[in-house]
Amino acid sequence: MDAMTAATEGFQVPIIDISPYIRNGDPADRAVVAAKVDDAASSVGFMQIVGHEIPPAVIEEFTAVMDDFFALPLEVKKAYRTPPDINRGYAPPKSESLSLSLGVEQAGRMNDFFEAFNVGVEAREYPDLALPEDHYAANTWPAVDHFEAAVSAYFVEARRVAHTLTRIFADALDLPADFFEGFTDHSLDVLRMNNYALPPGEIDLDGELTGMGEHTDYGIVTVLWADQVKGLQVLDRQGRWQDISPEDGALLINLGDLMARWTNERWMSTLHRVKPPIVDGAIERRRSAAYFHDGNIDAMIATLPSCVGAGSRYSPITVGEHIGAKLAGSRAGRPNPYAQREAERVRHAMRRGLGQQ
Ligand SMILES: O=C(O)CCC(=O)C(=O)O
Ligand SMILES: [Fe+2]
Repeated sequence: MDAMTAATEGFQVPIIDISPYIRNGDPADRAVVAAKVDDAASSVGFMQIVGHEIPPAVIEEFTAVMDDFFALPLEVKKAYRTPPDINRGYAPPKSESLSLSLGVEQAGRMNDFFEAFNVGVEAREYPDLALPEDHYAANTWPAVDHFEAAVSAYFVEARRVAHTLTRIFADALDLPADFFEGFTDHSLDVLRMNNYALPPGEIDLDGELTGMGEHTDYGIVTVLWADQVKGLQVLDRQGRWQDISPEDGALLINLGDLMARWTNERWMSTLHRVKPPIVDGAIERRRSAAYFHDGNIDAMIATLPSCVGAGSRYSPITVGEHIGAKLAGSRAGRPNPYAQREAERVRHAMRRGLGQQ
């Protein structure tokens, strides 16, 4: 067996049909889904779901307007930038460094070449709650035909899928069916559209420049639409980077740090990164859109009593504190001092010489 085969053998991202939950199906069928999710969450931390019932036309229109936006000249896109502490609007290539969200020191500068456009839940959606305007900032919409309508339509669908997933999680963890609702009824959700491309002549990759640096996602769960161009890699339990891409019609799902905290790492917030392939000296363009379901800003996340076991690995933290420290790393270049456990996992993989390209 050659090294490549050995590295990928046995690794797979399970495909789970969640339609018994979407259609409020038979309890026995739902129990099968919950068991599969528990299994995937405990082993890989990534899964792919089908049966989510997002209409294909919604996805087609969404990805078409994403393409229209990213095709604009850089200077035009830059008009939609926001300050680093406002997670909205356009982020140009090399303006962020995801590994700083983990506080990993060697990433001392902004070296991720993805460009992104972020939209999220706005304070005005909950007029009775006086939510902070910085976290729940107003969206900025580019002057691209149909952009706001198509992105909003997808946002609504991804949000529905994220809430469905937390119902599955509650069953999988033997919690009351509505357990997560109290933590997510004004959830701080953000949709990040990612484009991995550099203009011709700008692919002098100096070893540090990467598509998107290694990171764990910050919140509860991420619903990730991605095209099938290679590039996304996840760190497996043996510390090896594994290539993944979604099957036709499937969405990738991965757990964020808050779920690892709640479950005391029974479920993993799996490290992942993006290394787009270079074909004939040019980067093959790749697109993705991550819907981050992060929980209510004021929710306190403490280890679930059923998961404490020999002791909790994490102190309680509010969603606002946790997400704030992560964004200060990725968007403002201030290494996050609170992600010791995740950062240690990256260093461990690198020490073993397994940061294979
Ligand atoms: O581009 C991808 O497939 C992954 C994106 C991602 O990990 C993120 O936006 O957090
Ligand atoms: Fe991610």
